[in-house]
Amino acid sequence: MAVSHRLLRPATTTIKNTFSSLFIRSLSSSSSGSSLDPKIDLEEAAAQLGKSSSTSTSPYKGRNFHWVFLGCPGVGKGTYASRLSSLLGVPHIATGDLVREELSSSGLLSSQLKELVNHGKLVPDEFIISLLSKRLQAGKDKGESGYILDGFPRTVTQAEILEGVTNIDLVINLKLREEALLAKCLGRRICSECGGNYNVACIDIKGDDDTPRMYMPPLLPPPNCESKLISRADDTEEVVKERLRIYNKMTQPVEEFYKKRGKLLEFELPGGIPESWARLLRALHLEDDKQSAIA
Ligand SMILES: Nc1ncnc2c1ncn2[C@@H]1O[C@H](COP(=O)(O)OP(=O)(O)O)[C@@H](O)[C@H]1O
Repeated sequence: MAVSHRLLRPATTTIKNTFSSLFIRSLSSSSSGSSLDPKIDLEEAAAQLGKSSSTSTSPYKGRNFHWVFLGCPGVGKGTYASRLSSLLGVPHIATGDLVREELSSSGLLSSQLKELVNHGKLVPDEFIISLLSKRLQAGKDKGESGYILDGFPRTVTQAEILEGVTNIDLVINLKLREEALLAKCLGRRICSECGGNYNVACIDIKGDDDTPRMYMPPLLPPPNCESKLISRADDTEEVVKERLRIYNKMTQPVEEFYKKRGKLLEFELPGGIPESWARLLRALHLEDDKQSAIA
């Protein structure tokens, strides 16, 4: 697979400085003219981001959440991160979505990025960091405070850089039995019109003496989306297996990184969304009076 050497800059480059300078630049070059001085200390820049200027009506308003979702491809990071985002009134930032937005542009690098993504490879750290810095800056301009990161960090380098500019309060590591992960990725569908996420897989894994049955019904679309469903190009069996291999090699060490810091909450998904959502809320000591509506 020929991918431009420019994209695969050796990880030995001081990516920390790249992120720091990008981070400051993205904070000081906003179209609305950030009040931040470009020479501002990074910690202060990160603190500015974290200031609770949330205008949400969330019952958790004012509590700053800097959370991360970890988990294998197809485990449901986006499903639960978006629900928590609605409940807590903080933005859900999915780096996979940022990458796909970049792929849909006709940017110089989009064809090379597509090669990487469609083969299940990770995008180079500095590129993903540039995308995330821009998104954080846009959020700051809109008065967002706090965030739930989904899909970042995905390497120890990314985790170290993130730790250098802000404090992550909690890392939720979603886990699901391997045999269910592949079926969920292959069953994933997106409505090409409204962007809604669905899953046509019906997962029913028999239990045995020490593991309960795993039943996850399909998450079917409404009638007006049924004829518009598409799959992601990287959700083929071959690419999903490569993504799982890369996750185990590159992202499992990130779990260790946060476990050592006492910030990792391991959460084994027990089944479908209603059951898992209720149990996740209990694990997070959160209440959700709209529980049935959101789930
Ligand atoms: N933090 C990241 N670092 C590098 N590449 C990333 C990152 N986040 C997303 N990507 C790229 O975008 C693709 C899709 O990401 P995502 O939608 O999160 O997929 P998954 O279902 O595998 O978690 C990844 O396979 C990878 O190529």
